[in-house]
Amino acid sequence: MSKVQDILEQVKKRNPGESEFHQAVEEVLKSIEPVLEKHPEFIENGILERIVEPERQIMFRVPWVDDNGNIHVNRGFRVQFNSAIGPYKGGLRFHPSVYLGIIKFLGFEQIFKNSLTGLPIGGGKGGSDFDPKGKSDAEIMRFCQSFMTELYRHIGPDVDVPAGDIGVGAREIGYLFGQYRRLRNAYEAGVLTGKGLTYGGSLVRKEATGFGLIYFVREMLAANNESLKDKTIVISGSGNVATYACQKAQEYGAKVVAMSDSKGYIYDKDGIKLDTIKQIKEVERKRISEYVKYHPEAEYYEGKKVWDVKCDIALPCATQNDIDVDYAQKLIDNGVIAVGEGANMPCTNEALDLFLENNILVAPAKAANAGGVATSALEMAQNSMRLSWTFEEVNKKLDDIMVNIFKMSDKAAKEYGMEGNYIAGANIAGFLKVANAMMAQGTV
Ligand SMILES: NC(=O)C1=CN([C@@H]2O[C@H](COP(=O)(O)OP(=O)(O)OC[C@H]3O[C@@H](n4cnc5c(N)ncnc54)[C@H](OP(=O)(O)O)[C@@H]3O)[C@@H](O)[C@H]2O)C=CC1
Ligand SMILES: O=C(O)CCC(=O)C(=O)O
Repeated sequence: MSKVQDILEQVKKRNPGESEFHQAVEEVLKSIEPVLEKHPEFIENGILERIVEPERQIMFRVPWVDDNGNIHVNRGFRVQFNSAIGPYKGGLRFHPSVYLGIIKFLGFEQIFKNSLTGLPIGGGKGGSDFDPKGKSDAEIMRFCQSFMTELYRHIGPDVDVPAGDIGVGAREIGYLFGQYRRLRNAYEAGVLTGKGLTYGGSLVRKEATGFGLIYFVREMLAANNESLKDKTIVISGSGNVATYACQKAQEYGAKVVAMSDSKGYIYDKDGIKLDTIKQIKEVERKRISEYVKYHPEAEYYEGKKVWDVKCDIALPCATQNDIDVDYAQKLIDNGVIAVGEGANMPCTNEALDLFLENNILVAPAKAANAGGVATSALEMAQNSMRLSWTFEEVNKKLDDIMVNIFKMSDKAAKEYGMEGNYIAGANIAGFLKVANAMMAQGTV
């Protein structure tokens, strides 16, 4: 049995029932096999055994009271995966599907993503099985306060810096920050990112993941003599990442014809009117089906996935395992040329293999959605300096970071004989930096 196979078996045995975590580990380990052949010292120094085991996993009770006085108990998580190159960094997800395996897959991916940004941030992730949908602002606040009442003792600007993810946006970060500040009796702005602009937030953080995705896709297309101009795009999701990916893609002259939420998708053959999406999702917090009330010429498909729609470029920006092998085949049959992963692990490993076999360009999540966490690190830098950069300054830094991530992924793929396979390239480049740092720091 190869070393990688051996480690995968161990991971499955030690983390039973955590299929998303197994999937994420398998994807990374398989693509770094050529690196291990060239660098047996990584195996000799137990880098693989250590990198798949979180440094610390915290699980806690989150009791809260709803508006009718009923008591609820949710489960909170923070997985501090790897701090070899910087403090743990990664978002918080509030969604009923959250369990330890989801947080572990996200924390594991975050190690390599954060490494690719070139900034000094380690990997971590957290969240809760709390469902923010349908809750009042006061309920959200009480939940966030209870969550932070335990979490605060485990985090800090040089220890672990959470941010948003699914179900956690500016409102939740605000409540979490308020409670942290109160418990610590100190203004440690750099303890959370994605903050509001009046209390230490960075311009462009809101837009960063979506914008960064499009910058990466732009680079990938250019390297393959293509561009975004006049391309038809389909996006899954209509949250933070999806919205700003749509905005930037439209700015580059692409036509986005479909977007979705967990209930269904809308198709607007003339192109999605993004102001309407923002109004429905950011202001009213309603379902995407509302779109057709504003634009009766558009169509709504309940219970269906956007991947039924013909497109040149597919941008999965909702959640994990959104594109399985059947949807991948459908996209290929419909003439897709590129897939840009805005969400974390939105394609199954079989779907990714099928895309590569068919020469479809794939911008892998760890690289393509790294603009969010990179801008979080820029927010931390501004907090440390007690300065704020302009929108243009942050946006330029974000663009430069995404160009660099593309170059690193491209170069690593070429160096290891897998030209055009940016999935392997990103995994290899992300892994090498962390593995070398772990080697230099001894067995810890
Ligand atoms: N925010 C960020 O900066 C970053 C986010 N990501 C990743 O991007 C993805 C989207 O995150 P973000 O935009 O922040 O989250 P949001 O909560 O803002 O939006 C999530 C979107 O995805 C849909 N969605 C969520 N879960 C499901 C599900 N189980 N099935 C179908 N649709 C679903 C939601 O629909 P509905 O409202 O109906 O649930 C919503 O449209 C996630 O994978 C996240 O990990 C990656 C890097 C950074
Ligand atoms: O901004 C951050 O710290 C985290 C973003 C995130 O959760 C992610 O990259 O998946």
